[in-house]
Amino acid sequence: ADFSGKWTMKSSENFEELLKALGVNVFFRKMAVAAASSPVVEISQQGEELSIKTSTSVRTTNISFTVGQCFSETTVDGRACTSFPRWETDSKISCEQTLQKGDGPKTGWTRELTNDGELILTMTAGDVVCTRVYQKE
Ligand SMILES: C=C1C2=C(C[C@@]1(C)C/C=C/C(C)=C/C(=O)O)C(C)(C)CCC2
Repeated sequence: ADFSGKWTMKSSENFEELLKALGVNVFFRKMAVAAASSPVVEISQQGEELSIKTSTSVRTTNISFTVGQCFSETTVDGRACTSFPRWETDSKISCEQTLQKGDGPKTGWTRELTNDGELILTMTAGDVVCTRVYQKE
């Protein structure tokens, strides 16, 4: 599957619940919910290598990784972690995260291309799953 393209978000659920599960205080939760309500995601993929730029008014994150290889990133609440992305299906990447220090709920994300060309991002913290659907611009 090729995730390349420019994506805008069509729907989001449980995003604030995700941040709450991670212990983000209400001030930063409200800021994040507002900022993350209209993200722009640009993905370039070359085979197993992906670069994902997620732009919001408050913070822009860039990650680059090779599926099957660990890399360093931050959890959605900004804590350094080691991530291990792997193909769960030929159109879905699952990534488990391990905090580099400290502890907290188990976190991870998945990104999946659907048959009708949408991109589904899930972010997990413990038993809370946030689901965000993107469509190609
Ligand atoms: C703006 C964000 C802010 C935070 C996280 C982030 C980065 C949330 C955005 C997530 C997106 C846009 C995910 C996606 O849809 O890929 C913090 C909690 C540190 C608080 C400051 C504002």
